[in-house]
Amino acid sequence: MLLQTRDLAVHFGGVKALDGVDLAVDRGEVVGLIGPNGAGKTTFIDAVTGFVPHRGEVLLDGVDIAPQPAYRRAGRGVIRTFQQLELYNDLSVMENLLVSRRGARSEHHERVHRLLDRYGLHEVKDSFPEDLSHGRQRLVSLARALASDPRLVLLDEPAAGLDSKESLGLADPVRGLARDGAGVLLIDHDVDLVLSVCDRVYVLDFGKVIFAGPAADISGSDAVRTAYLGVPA
Ligand SMILES: Nc1ncnc2c1ncn2[C@@H]1O[C@H](COP(=O)(O)OP(=O)(O)OP(=O)(O)O)[C@@H](O)[C@H]1O
Repeated sequence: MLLQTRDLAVHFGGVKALDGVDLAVDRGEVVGLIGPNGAGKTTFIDAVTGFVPHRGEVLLDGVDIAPQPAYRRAGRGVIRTFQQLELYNDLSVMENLLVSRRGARSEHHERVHRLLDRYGLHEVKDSFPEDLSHGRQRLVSLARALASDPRLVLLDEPAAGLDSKESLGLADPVRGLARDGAGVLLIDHDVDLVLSVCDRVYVLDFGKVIFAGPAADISGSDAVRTAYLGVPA
């Protein structure tokens, strides 16, 4: 298994943002993580990437990386995106992709050009992010995450701010990450996107996993319905 967390826990004072989370993502797989506001989804990404102190194990290919700081985890190919677009606005689209190198320079250049082609960004490679539509900026952000040749990609609301058509346009690029051999964890409030892209889904509520299984089974879960609607089915 590429990623496996065991009993992962994060407390902020008295708030149990994560409370004993066991979650797994294999390579070539897109796994969804959904849940109501404040359920702990972003905190999960923060913990796996080393952005927040936590308890429990974070196994990457069986090795516990929990003792390692964020930069070492990134160096092992654990890459995240942020809810806010963290693009470098003074760099062109191509430069944004070139700066996230992991590995040999020539391979990286080839990879960046492949990504520009694949995501229809070649024609804007010399533009600055601010001059692009929000949808295109999201693609640049995804492509930049890919450019570093990640083993595990953690996507935090890549469809935020997109309309439903643009949002479903992310489905292919996200699946492309998995086809390239990475493991992908996708957080998004667009449940249609998550269910259409993901092989398996976890649902968090108050820091605990309340559902884990195939996306198709989610609509039958009373626990999920109660978490989202606040009332028993
Ligand atoms: N730095 C922090 N300090 C204190 N409490 C925090 C901090 N970050 C998150 N929390 C709390 O931890 C819980 C989980 O928050 P988190 O942002 O992980 O939820 P989320 O599922 O990503 O929510 P959303 O869907 O709204 O982005 C919430 O109760 C939140 O208020």
